Amino acid sequence: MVSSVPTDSVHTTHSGATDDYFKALYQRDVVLQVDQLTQSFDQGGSQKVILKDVSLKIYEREFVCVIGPSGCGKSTLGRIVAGLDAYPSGEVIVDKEKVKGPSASRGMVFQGYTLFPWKTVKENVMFGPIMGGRSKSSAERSAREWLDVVGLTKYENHYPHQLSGGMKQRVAIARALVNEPKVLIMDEPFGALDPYTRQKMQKHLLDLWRNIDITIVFITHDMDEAVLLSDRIVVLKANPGEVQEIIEVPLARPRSPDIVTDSHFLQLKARINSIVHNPQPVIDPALTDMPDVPRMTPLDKHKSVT
Ligand SMILES: Nc1ncnc2c1ncn2[C@@H]1O[C@H](COP(=O)(O)OP(=O)(O)OP(=O)(O)O)[C@@H](O)[C@H]1O
Repeated sequence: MVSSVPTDSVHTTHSGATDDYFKALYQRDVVLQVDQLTQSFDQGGSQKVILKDVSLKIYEREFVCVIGPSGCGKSTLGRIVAGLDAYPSGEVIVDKEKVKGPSASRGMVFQGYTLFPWKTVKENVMFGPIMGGRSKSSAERSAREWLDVVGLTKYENHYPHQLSGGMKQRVAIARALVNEPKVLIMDEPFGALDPYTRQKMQKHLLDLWRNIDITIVFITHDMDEAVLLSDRIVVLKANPGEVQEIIEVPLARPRSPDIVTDSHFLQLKARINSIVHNPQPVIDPALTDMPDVPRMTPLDKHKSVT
């Protein structure tokens, strides 16, 4: 069944099981609106269109994942919404204000650990509030509160290099949330973590999201992660990056990581997989001309090469 959601040019599918959940979701205020967004970059002397006419609406307290083939422009979209990159045409509005640069209303967590290595965990989290003009004691109070929420109180005086990958990402999340953003943009935040830590972090993030008034835009390559976390999944196609489909995830919440073996979960994942991997040109220039690798070391006479 196709929903009557105001999705502009996008196609939304629906399951009857969670009609009420989605009806209520679409009654909420739109917190992030992207209209006809186009972005191009200079590549080899000519302008290459990376995102073309991307339009979408994301509602308050929604959890949206963005997936699509490598190079389709997921990070480009995230950076624009975060206000890190300018965009030549279209409009991006967050909390009723046009995005013109970074703002405390938009937090960002990246895959690479972007903590300041010379600051302690607590000082990293205090950074935003202090930059926002808060006093040291007030920033410290908030930092401690958020470190408690992400379970890192005991590590407040540690430096980033003393933490595991999962802990660093918890600090990065606390550092973003301490500014009380309306929207949290997460670009492959768990991509570098081992599967066990990643699963723990996914559960922790869902717990945080359930208990905080925040909208999350989460960029990932991982289908399991997208289906586990999302209310809706925005599938981008490549060359140029356009919204291919927006898919509702009609799975009851709260969800635990065990849901990945549920038959509804598997059906949905298979469907999304087929949409994402629908044959389409590969645009990542690094993937187009993979060279034939010449033999680089002398052949061992005991080894056969096929
Ligand atoms: N500042 C820039 N200048 C030139 N080209 C850029 C710039 N930023 C991104 N690109 C190009 O835009 C395209 C999309 O990049 P982007 O990182 O947004 O894709 P992605 O979907 O996030 O990829 P991946 O899934 O591999 O992380 C790529 O071809 C990339 O090389």
